[in-house]
Amino acid sequence: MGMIELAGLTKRYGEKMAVNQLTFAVRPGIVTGFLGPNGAGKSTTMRMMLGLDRPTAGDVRIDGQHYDRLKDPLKYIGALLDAKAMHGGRSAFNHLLCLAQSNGIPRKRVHEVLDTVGLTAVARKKAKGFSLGMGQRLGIAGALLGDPRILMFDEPVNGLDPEGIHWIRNLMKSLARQGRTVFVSSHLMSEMALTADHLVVIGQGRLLANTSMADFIRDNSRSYVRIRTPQRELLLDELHRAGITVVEAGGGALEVDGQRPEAIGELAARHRIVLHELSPQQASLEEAFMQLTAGSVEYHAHADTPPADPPLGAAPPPAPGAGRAPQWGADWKKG
Ligand SMILES: Nc1ncnc2c1ncn2[C@@H]1O[C@H](COP(=O)(O)OP(=O)(O)OP(=O)(O)O)[C@@H](O)[C@H]1O
Repeated sequence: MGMIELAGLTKRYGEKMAVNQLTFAVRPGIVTGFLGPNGAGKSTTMRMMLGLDRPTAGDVRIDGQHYDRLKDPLKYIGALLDAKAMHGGRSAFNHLLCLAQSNGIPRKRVHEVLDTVGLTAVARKKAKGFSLGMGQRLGIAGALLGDPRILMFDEPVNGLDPEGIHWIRNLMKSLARQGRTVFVSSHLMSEMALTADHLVVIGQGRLLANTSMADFIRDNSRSYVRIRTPQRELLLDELHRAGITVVEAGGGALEVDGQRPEAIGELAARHRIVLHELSPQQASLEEAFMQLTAGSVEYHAHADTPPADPPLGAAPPPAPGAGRAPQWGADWKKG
């Protein structure tokens, strides 16, 4: 129960392939993150999943059925797409009551969801006066109203303060723990890393990755040691003699995988080699995501920057070869 299956899902707007042959499944009991840069096609995919947009080709099935064939769709899927659409002249309570009444949901459920999202105290206030965070909570209350097996959230943390973000994260996790299917989109890897158990990545409408979060982290959180020394040749010789593989990392720095900084420092000391830097480093997941989607970002901040370059301030790109684990997603990069 609560399985979503996309098969060859495609949406074309004129010449633009907004969604291109997406095939993947979203399973119950976990949070599945739907990650992609702006314009990747996340919202379009979600709208098709909810039967709000008609696919050009392919289809989406929910427990084997098309959305428009579902009986009581609100009890099957709850979605938060565009929170701003919720704001209106009605009170939060009346907004939810209308939604409940037109879907055969009992009035007491309105009180329950208002309580869940923490809006009970302002339930009689007009929703158009709500802050972004309150509007988001009201949208989520609407999604929860039918007590659905499946929940879908499109960029739910956008524009929220840290407390609101924390609250939404915990809510999604607890919904998944209850056995529900939770599908949430974001353009931030860091956000997904904190929330999602499984990761589906798209770029320019195409599937770039479909992997567990644990595998993604394991494959991408490479740790290494960065070294700077004025006695570069000497150190390279000694590392080589000790059977330690070293990579030139640009800017005069050297990088070593699979060694503790202590070992390198002691080796240098034994040979009286001066070190100017000896620092443990951790490759960021954000970096891995940017590499994965580099070929598919629509608008680059600097058109003259080669797409595979990390932004200023990011760690330098890994040097080719040198016994390093292959960068995750390298195969997916588009030419
Ligand atoms: N109704 C439409 N008509 C024409 N093009 C559209 C339409 N809707 C979306 N697109 C285009 O399809 C592509 C995917 O858009 P979509 O909104 O699904 O991306 P997204 O991943 O949700 O991005 P964002 O995070 O910026 O919302 C974009 O290039 C967008 O301009």
